Amino acid sequence: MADEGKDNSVNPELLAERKKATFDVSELTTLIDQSTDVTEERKEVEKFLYDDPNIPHPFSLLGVSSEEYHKKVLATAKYVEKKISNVDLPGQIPGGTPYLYSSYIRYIAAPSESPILTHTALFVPTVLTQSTEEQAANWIPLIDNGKIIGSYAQTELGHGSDIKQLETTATYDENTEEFILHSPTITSIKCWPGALGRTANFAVIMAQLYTKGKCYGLHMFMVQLRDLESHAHVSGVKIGELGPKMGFLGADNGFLRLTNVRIPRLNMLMKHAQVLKDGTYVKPQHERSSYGTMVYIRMGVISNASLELGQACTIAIRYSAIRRQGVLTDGGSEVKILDYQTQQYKLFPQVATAYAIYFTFQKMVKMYIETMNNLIAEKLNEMHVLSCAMKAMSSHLGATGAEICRQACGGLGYLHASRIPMICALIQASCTYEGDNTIMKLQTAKYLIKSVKMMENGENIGVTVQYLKKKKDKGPSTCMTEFVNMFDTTTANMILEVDKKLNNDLKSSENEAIAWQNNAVNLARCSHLHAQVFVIRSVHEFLLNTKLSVSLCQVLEKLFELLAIYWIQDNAGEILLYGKYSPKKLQEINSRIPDLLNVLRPNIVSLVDGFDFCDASLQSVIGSYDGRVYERFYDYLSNLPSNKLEVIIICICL
Ligand SMILES: Cc1cc2nc3c(=O)[nH]c(=O)nc-3n(C[C@H](O)[C@H](O)[C@H](O)COP(=O)(O)OP(=O)(O)OC[C@H]3O[C@@H](n4cnc5c(N)ncnc54)[C@H](O)[C@@H]3O)c2cc1C
Repeated sequence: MADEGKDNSVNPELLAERKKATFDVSELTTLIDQSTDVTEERKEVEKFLYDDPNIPHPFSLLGVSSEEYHKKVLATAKYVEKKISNVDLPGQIPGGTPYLYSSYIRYIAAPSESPILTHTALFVPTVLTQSTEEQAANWIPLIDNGKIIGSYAQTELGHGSDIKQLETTATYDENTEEFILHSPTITSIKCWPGALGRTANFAVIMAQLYTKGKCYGLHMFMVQLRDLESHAHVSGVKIGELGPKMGFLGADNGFLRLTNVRIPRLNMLMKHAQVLKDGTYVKPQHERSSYGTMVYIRMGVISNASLELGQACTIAIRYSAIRRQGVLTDGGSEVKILDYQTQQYKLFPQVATAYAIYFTFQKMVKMYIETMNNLIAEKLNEMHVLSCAMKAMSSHLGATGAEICRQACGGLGYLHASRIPMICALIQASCTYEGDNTIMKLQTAKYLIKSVKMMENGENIGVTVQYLKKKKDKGPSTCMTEFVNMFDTTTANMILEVDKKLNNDLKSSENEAIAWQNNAVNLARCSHLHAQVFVIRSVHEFLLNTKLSVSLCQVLEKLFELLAIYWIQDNAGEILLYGKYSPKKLQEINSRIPDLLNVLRPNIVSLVDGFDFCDASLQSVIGSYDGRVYERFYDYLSNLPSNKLEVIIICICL
């Protein structure tokens, strides 16, 4: 059962916590799902998937060999795909693949560890958005019926962040009307693509296109790697897996070396750029035609970071509501660790971060749909930059937040059985993949500096950088407007200062890149603040514009006030230096923390319940809905395969 023991045998400590809540949890869940219908549909999908004994319990995978792990998670992933494709579930795209942004994707059986994650999240969207209709008609049926399982191969051993330097070549041969794909050096070996190690039989490969002796830069090619029936390597393909890594145990990341592999001309993804039969290159109409796909994929990272952080918070808060440690008075009863102010200040801001980023993500989805419907170059560029800044900030805060949750659970948080180490490993990886966070921030900074120039020239600037016009704080009216102003003015002034320094350096440096280098730390910091401004503004607007009951609105207001203060503390240096706020002002703001923690304390268990993660999705012995931490932990120990052996063989040999 998904929520075993949900209605009975709940630990009385948690029952009491839930009774203290001042708002209706289901209203909060509806905000995430966006309608009660979706909540119902999601629950249907959960029941459909998790009440199935053919889906193995994750603990049965602990400690198995990498081959066995891959075999089991692949079998499960295929089973789930097949099961989904046989019924008409809501929120699907063709082929039974759950739509990336459907509100219940987070509940689908351990997707981030599936060898076909890259297929679903990268390969399929790329094929769908970068192919011509004719190409899609060829490939999509094979993808739909599970014949083609794909990887997305961009990164090489020698280059990841600086993709312009990728070395893999795709050279057009007019005589045979084929491209020849080749990895000319060891550093050109594709390295990291998911599903490549053992699973994929096709990959979208990013390679430098050569035709008529001229290089036209990076383009995408659909390349078969393994036989569709026997799974044998295609001639010229050397392929394998990367070995043990921190997380993504089942994701099957691999390497690939291509030696003069020939593919038909029409295997170049030609929706935008094309190579004609005679080798003539036709450039894309829009230079940034693949931005839409990149934005879409990065938004997936943002939503995952917030929901995975939400999972870590759910586990840590429930555990902290049960766990007792230490006494405050001689002979007094042991204290719930959730009642320690330090524990609250570790965890409550993480709950706030998870909700704030998720609600901001929902706003971004609307902006994205609008942008894609009206394809205006500047808007697409702004959306692209926003997705870079938000991706970097969300994955960074998700990773640091999950680590805080891990430490908040003491020793048990370090065990895989708590699930938090795996959550940490998953979010940490997202700081690197889909664009290393530093690179994302530096890209964002370029846009910020360009916006300053545009503003100075009297040109219109994007909606996400309007705060640049606000060098002075106009004064508070409510707590949240005060914080929005504080972030606006601090960020605007910091960007203007960095721009000034950059301009001076540009005049004195031998080249532009060196001037940017001299300011890179501050430029990256501006990007982080730019994303935080967007989130603080978004949650403020969310509270103003969403129809909420008074009771929920009051709790969310306090939650986001706490978040703003937490971020103000984090940016105190910039706020004093660039925002020109006084230390006294910061002191006054900090003094509000204890009151906020007290107001949130009775609601915090219900706040994490609001995410509505079912036990089967949390996969945690210490974080389940019923709060039976110690009983479940003892069961887990008793059922560990190694503990079932009466005598450990190795001990007899010693
Ligand atoms: C779990 C996981 C899954 C992945 N899946 C895929 C996949 O499916 N397909 C795929 O193609 N790739 C995949 N990747 C690869 C990933 O996209 C790259 O690792 C990433 O782009 C970083 O490139 P790199 O590893 O070469 O690091 P590098 O680019 O070498 O970066 C190393 C360090 O140098 C810094 N640095 C680099 N350049 C600069 C600069 N100009 N200025 C300042 N600092 C700089 C970076 O910030 C970083 O700290 C995956 C990676 C991981 C971890």
